[in-house]
Amino acid sequence: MGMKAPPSDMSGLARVYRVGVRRRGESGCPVAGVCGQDGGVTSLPVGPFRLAVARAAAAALPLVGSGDGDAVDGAAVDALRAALADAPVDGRVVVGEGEKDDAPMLYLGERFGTGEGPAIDLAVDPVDGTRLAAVGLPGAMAVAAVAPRGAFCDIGPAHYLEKLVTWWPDDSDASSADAGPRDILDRVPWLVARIAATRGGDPARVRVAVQGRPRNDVYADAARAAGATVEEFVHGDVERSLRAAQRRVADEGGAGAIDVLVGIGGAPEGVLVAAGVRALGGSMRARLAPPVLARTRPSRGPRRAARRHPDARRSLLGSRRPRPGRRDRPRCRHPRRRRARPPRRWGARHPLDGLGAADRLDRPPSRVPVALRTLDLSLGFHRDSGRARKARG
Ligand SMILES: O=P(O)(O)OC[C@H]1O[C@](O)(COP(=O)(O)O)[C@@H](O)[C@@H]1O
Repeated sequence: MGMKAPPSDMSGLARVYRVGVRRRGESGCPVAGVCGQDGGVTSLPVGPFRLAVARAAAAALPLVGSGDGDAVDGAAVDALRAALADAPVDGRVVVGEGEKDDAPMLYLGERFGTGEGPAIDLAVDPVDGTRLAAVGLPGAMAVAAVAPRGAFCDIGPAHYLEKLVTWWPDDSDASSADAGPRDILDRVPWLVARIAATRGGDPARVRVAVQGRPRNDVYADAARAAGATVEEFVHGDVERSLRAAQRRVADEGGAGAIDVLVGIGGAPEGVLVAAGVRALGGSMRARLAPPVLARTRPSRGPRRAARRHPDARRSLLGSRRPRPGRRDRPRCRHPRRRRARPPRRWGARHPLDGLGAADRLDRPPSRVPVALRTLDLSLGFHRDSGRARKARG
């Protein structure tokens, strides 16, 4: 496979390293996660993880633009695994990303390190935005977060998460009269109005990023109806979420600024983002989404835009895995039969509404104890409620 020169903008990959070392936020926790379960700060050896993530990014770099996503992922995973082998910890991988994508990965439960030293858990995505990197587009990053054993939220079998990330503080647990709606979808116009008020009342100056998937159309519509500028993207919600979490970036305005990221995206990525939000500041709400929402192709907007990009034609746009048996099914060429197939719509106000109980990992958003889950994730700690565990089975 022919190799292309890496694009000049490698800021996505480089940023990985900075995320791993940054110290900010009220309790001064680095992303590498040294918060104890009680919220106190314990000391973990952060250096080896910083190095491992930097090595993963460096190993993937020569393959950027190669068109081979598996090679990008594979190189990053190998480098990460080799670098972690000597870490002076008793390490365990608790959040990976490969299962969702059938990609080269560090597997869940994989142990690493010398076995001596503190017991720690690792959440990792060797490359988020593999296909972006494969076709030489910016926005991909290697990212990892570590925390003491048992501290991360247990996402169980979930692949998808409904999430909202913003630099706007979330006061919903305070007794503030203006805490805003708890529901993620309802919160979009509320946030747009609040942020717009700080910018001369012009909602068009509020930028909302939504991953372009049919399941996310409802969030994009809500943001547009509120007057916000919507940026639809194809891949890489970690990088965009971390941008949305940082007020400084939002205040800079310009093309890179994002105020809010909202929609249903990867659950492992969501845990990593939660750790990032914890360290960088900002706020996050999230709720597990049912697997029935998985594997939808990019919605028409970004797909059309991406088609215009010569490198993006195939690798970026196809669904990650063909649905079982799909290719074997004979294609219907009869025009009337084709027309008769109704367009796939969720039909309800919210993509999680109207699903059968068996598909659901959660209750409809209006009745769900959102704050509980939100708190679990935004702290990056495992504080699963009995109700949540029951809902997951
Ligand atoms: O493409 P899907 O199945 O809708 O999943 C969304 C997830 O995929 C990504 O776009 C890319 O993930 P990977 O490149 O790590 O496979 C994530 O940023 C996002 O959370």
